[in-house]
Amino acid sequence: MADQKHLKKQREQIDDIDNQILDLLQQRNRVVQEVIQTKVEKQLPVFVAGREEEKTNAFRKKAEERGIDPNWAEDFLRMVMASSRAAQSAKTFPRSTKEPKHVLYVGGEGGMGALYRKFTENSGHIAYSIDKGNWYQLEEMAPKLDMVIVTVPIRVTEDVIRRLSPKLKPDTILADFTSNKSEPLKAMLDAHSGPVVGLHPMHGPSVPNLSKQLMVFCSGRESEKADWFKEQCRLWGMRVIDAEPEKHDHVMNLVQGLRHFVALLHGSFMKEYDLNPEEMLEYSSPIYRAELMMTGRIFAQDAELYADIVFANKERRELLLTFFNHQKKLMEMVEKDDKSGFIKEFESVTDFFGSFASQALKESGYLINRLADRFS
Ligand SMILES: O=C(O)C(=O)C[C@]1(C(=O)O)C=C[C@@H](O)C=C1
Repeated sequence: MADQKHLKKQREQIDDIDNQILDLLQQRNRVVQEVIQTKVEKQLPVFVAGREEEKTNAFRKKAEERGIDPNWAEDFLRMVMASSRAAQSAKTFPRSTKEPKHVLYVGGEGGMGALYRKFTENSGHIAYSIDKGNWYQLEEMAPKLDMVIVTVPIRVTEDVIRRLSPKLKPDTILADFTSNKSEPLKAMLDAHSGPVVGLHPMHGPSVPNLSKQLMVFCSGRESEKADWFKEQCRLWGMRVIDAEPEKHDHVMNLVQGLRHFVALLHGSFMKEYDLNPEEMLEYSSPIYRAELMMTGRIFAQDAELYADIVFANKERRELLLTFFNHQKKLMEMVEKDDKSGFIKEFESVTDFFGSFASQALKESGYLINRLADRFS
């Protein structure tokens, strides 16, 4: 009984300390609100990588001095800073230009269009939206437009570009958000005589905000005219990388085409095997759970969207066929019970991956531990 009483007291002390942590976080949030005001006034970005790294290193050191695990302390601080960036992304944003820009999102009611329209407006620019239902308003909007961003499904992107472009002023910047770049860029250059850039926001429409997200930027023609948009992306907290369209597409064929198809293969085979995911979860180790979630998340989304991505172009389909041919070679090992062949292939991939393999082990370990802690 005395022990119980003792524990009760200790727990009260812990509750008290936890409440103090919350009070301090609340105090921090108030300062963050002031920071965003300063950033809007001074046109400074939401995400400042250098400052976050400096803070993290110092925090790790201070944690260690206090006998607190520095890895845990880093996680904690990073979560606090992510929440700070989310708070700074909730309403007003700094704007990259003195005067507001007029930006039209074609497909502005879709997921990505609606998301970027919101951020554009929250930065004090003027955003317009055109979809199937109000195409007729384009002519009225066109004389005002500084930039037009086409964000429609891949399979209609080029048609929309051709239909839209004759209505634009020659100095309007024409851009697209499609996940492959060479073909839309070519269509835009053919259809529009003014500035052209190809963009690829490397995230889906459900992200809570844009900080730390990646925007790929491919120059088409007079792309320096879109520098203000690049800067605006940075102010939203994004990382912007310049890319060659062909190189981008070559990588994307593997990242998007193959990766999504393999997810379909995994899901479809589970169905064939008639083992439902809930049953599997019961027996899943954290790593298998993580893999299952990566497959499962695809099927929470739109089949048409994925079909568009996987079958985006001939190169992607050819890559998939090459992949299946490659699989046949590996299948032979299975048929012939060729264990040494498996080991040989495995080791050659290990050599190919080099030091990346140990980085992958470290990063995936982190992910799996977090997932296990939170959901198992
Ligand atoms: O120092 C800033 O610029 C902030 O906005 C604050 C803060 C933080 O919460 O500590 C948040 C976002 C930045 O990436 C860096 C640090």
